Amino acid sequence: MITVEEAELIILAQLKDYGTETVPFELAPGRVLAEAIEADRDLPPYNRVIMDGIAIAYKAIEQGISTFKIKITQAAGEQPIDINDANECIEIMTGAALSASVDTIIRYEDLEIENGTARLLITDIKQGQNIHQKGKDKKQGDIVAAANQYVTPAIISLAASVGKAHLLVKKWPKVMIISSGDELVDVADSPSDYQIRKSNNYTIKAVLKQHGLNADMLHIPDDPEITKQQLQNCLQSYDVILLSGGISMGKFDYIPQALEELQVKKLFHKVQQRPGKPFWFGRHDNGALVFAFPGNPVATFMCLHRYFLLWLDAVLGLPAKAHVYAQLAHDFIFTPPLKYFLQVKLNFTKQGILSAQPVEGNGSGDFANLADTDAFMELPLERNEFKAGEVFKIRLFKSV
Ligand SMILES: Nc1nc2c(c(=O)[nH]1)N[C@H]1C(S)=C(S)[C@@H](COP(=O)(O)OP(=O)(O)OC[C@H]3O[C@@H](n4cnc5c(N)ncnc54)[C@H](O)[C@@H]3O)O[C@H]1N2
Ligand code: MOO
Ligand SMILES: [Mg+2]
Repeated sequence: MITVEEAELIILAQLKDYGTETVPFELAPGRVLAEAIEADRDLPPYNRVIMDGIAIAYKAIEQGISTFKIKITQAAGEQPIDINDANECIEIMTGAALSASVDTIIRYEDLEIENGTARLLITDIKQGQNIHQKGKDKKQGDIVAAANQYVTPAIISLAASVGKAHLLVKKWPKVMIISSGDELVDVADSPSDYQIRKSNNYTIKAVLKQHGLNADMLHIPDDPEITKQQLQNCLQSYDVILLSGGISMGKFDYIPQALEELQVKKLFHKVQQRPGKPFWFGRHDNGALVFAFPGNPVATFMCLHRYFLLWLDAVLGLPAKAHVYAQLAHDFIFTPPLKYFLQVKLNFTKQGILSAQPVEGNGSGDFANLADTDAFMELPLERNEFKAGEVFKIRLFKSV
């Protein structure tokens, strides 16, 4: 059986470019940028006034002038107006472009204005004060947002500012989510005493949606022929198939055999981990990938986050996420020779330490406790005892 790290390497060796598309920039939040955004002109594009007040030439201060005749009032959006004499000033508003004849702004709070004359109430004045210099933030042609990152609201504001009405973004792979099992009924149906409602497939869909990806869903009954037929159809039309259930040792776990009969090469089956030991991963001759997650809800949930989202980030060209570490709040013992993904609830202590409280559950079928869980803590395979205060890597799936 392979280790978690070996499984990760095998999955990350299966990267493919799914192409790019151009979208109106307003529809781009949550997509991944496939191009760098450049400044079409300097930022700011002119010497921008940052306080309402008056604009003067600083040489007037050097000459000892302290009252100024207001030549005109200039609003933001108006063409800059020159003064002709150091005794003059322009009454000017935040956001206005400064003319070359003035270089210093005095705020209204530091002035007394009467009969068209502004008198200074302060003496400490610095040349260039209250001006956001042209090109101070970025020069024309500078990159304001690099490729290979999610389009955030901040990036939307930059795109708008530099006139990028359309953005080139990465295409998502086409993903089909498949549930299987005759014990599963639809959400709107009333299950018999021996049935349950489907949930894993909705969880997967919701997680993908959080990452901007809209996936399709399909349910397959426990029938070998139908299983094979449906899988064959999906392998032709989708880049990735995410299955949950039907891959362990049960008599009706038809998925692995059906996949192999359909020329989906098994790249691994079973990983030294809990939950999720029966995880199956393979690739069809045509390049379609199959992540077949173990049906127990916590196993599906963990494998989706730990493996599929890692693969998705890599496919989209996103930089690897920095590792996050937390301190175990209680002693914990786990003896099987498997890497344990411990469900934990996180909180910051008064000392600013991220503390991880194990969430006591009833195994990987207990999805009720997932709602109380913030992250999985990865406990090293080679150890059995984990002490309170020790620090281990965690994978967040909720923000804290
Ligand atoms: N003899 C052995 N039996 C099992 C082993 C083993 O090593 N030897 N491994 C166990 C582990 S660990 C897991 S995890 C499960 C994986 O089973 P399958 O992937 O075959 O999944 P199913 O048998 O179809 O279902 C398992 C469990 O999950 C529920 N399930 C499935 N799909 C959904 C869904 N879409 N929504 C909600 N719940 C779902 C299903 O009803 C079962 O209760 O195998 C163990 N057995
Ligand atoms: O993978 Mo199973 O989830 O250990 O129950
Ligand atoms: Mg099974």
